[in-house]
Amino acid sequence: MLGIIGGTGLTQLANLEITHRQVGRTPYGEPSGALTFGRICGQEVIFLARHGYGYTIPPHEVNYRANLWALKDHGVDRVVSVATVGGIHPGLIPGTLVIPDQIIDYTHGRAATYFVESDKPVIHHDFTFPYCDAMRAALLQAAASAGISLRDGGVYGAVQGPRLETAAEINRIERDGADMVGMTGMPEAYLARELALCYATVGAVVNHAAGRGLSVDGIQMEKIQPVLGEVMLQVRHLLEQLVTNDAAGLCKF
Ligand SMILES: CSC[C@H]1O[C@H](OP(=O)(O)O)[C@H](O)[C@@H]1O
Ligand code: HPA
Repeated sequence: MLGIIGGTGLTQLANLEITHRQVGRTPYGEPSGALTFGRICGQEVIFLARHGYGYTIPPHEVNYRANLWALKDHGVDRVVSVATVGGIHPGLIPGTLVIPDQIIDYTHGRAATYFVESDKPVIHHDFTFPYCDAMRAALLQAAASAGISLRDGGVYGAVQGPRLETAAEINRIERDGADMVGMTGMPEAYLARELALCYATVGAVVNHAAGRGLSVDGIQMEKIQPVLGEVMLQVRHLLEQLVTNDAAGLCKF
């Protein structure tokens, strides 16, 4: 079953016919909220709002382990994560949708593995390609079917937050090779790998990263809001096409 993790601007899915909600308890504590079970275009999905349904949990306090564990525990085997990002690459202007293919992790102090010291033997998971190819391909196919323009590939720089970056930090992150910046991409993607979930991210560019674009007064949430509204409409449409293609057997998971 498909699990959808919604981020900023996607605390609920307007096109989800809700059947029920269930609190998902896990050995790692409480997820960000109850799991929302429902159907999109007749297909069963589970939705979870990463920052809570009231948008109360900041990125560094999200219980990423509990979120992914709860989804898996309820039958999810593939996950679309929706994440808003700041655009660094000149092609990633506000309003763009992008399917990243790589990650650089700048986060720290987050619970970033299910393994504990007493686990023997020590396991090192391959993470060369951090996103699931099949899910990336399914998202790109859905965009093509629905006529939604979507950029294929890009490096997601995962920062700690909750503050936004300085212009110099963005310059450094760009030199490192990142094309976009967000605060939630890690450890979410890696934990999905440990749980063998087929996971990919839809990045929604909602602002120019700090010091980029024409803005002289920095990054203002009031300016982000209208872009968020527009871009999340596209995301909902994309998700509808994704589940429709999945039901028609067009996705090779
Ligand atoms: C300027 S909004 C910052 C906030 O939005 C992103 O959240 P998400 O990835 O869940 O959409 C970013 O990572 C920050 O948490
Ligand atoms: O500019 C940003 N930086 C970090 N996270 C973000 N999430 C949306 N925009 C941004």
